[in-house]
Amino acid sequence: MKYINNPGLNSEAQQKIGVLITNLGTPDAPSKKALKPYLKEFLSDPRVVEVPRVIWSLILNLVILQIRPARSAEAYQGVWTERGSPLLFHTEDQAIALQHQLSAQNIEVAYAMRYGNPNIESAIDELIAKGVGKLLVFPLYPQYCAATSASTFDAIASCFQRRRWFPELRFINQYYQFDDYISTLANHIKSFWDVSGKPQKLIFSYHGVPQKYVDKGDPYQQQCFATSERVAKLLGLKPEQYMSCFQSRFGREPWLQPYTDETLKSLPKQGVTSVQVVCPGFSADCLETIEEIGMENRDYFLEAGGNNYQYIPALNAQPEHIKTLKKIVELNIQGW
Ligand SMILES: C=CC1=C(C)c2cc3[nH]c(cc4nc(cc5[nH]c(cc1n2)c(C)c5CCC(=O)O)C(CCC(=O)O)=C4C)c(C)c3C=C
Ligand SMILES: [Fe+2]
Ligand SMILES: [Fe+2]
Repeated sequence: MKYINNPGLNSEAQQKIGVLITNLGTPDAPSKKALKPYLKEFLSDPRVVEVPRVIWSLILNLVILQIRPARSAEAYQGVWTERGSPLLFHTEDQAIALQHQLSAQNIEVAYAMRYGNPNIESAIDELIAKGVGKLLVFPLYPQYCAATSASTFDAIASCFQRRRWFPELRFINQYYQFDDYISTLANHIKSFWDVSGKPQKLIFSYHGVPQKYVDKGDPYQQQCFATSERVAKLLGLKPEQYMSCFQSRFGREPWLQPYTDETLKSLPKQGVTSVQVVCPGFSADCLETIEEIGMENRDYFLEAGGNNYQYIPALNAQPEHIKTLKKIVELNIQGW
């Protein structure tokens, strides 16, 4: 085995603390050509699809990657901006704002995507070249899920597996339990109500995962429910005034339920015609919130007889969110 030396490494000088914020990833462009390698990298991750590799490789290459890139490219075209993918520019804005908050403590902040660009390896090189010897990895997933959090851990581990030297490491598994995250969400929803009024029902929608992952011990669903409960309590909502559901189903097996789309299609028949949807599991707006919740599910609800549907945006780079992220960083670098 030949181990790589870190570019720019001077082990005596590696005194700084670095914070690497990460999110899932996004294609480089909203085109079929860019979607194919992005989806291939994402869906080849065994943390994401737990199907025996030989079988999955056949399904992925012969079926999914023949159909999905064109369909997904069309969806991405509907959310693409002058600054590119929303997930990417919101993450960049979060990193800039967090850097601003942490500069006085001589902390370096960088950002990376688990899949696609900017990748984890290059962000780590950048931090090491700036003198970072203590690295806090902060995936912006409030709820732990093996498909996201553990997958990010795998990418970090694989990066250092090939290197002679690596910095001291800490990793934030989840932060749904952090009081300020809950109060920031509740304040954000209250501010939305100040402008738009209260809905008949507040829908907490989280990205789904296959039910079997939770059955095998993934704490994700329990952490999603705990998030909704605490936010609803701060908002003074009664049980009939809110519910939690799961979106973005992929494939044919059962995913966590209730499904967001089916719920929104059925609510008007039950007399619920005014809803607001909030997605606490998404720290930044992205395809899954802007297009799936903001557009596709709105249509389902209105077509089913609903008459008032609003999507409450993610926390993105809002000042209160950045302050919360800063506090989480400070808590996790204690003793460094
Ligand atoms: C927030 C947590 C997320 C979990 C948990 C998660 C699990 C998960 N996702 C897929 C498949 C796809 N997800 C896609 C997009 C996507 N997913 C998340 C977050 C979680 N995914 C985000 C933030 C995004 C948006 C990325 C963006 O560029 O805006 C996609 C790609 C889009 C599409 O083709 O529909 C797929 C595919 C699985 C299979 C899974 C759990 C096992
Ligand atoms: Fe996803
Ligand atoms: Fe989706």
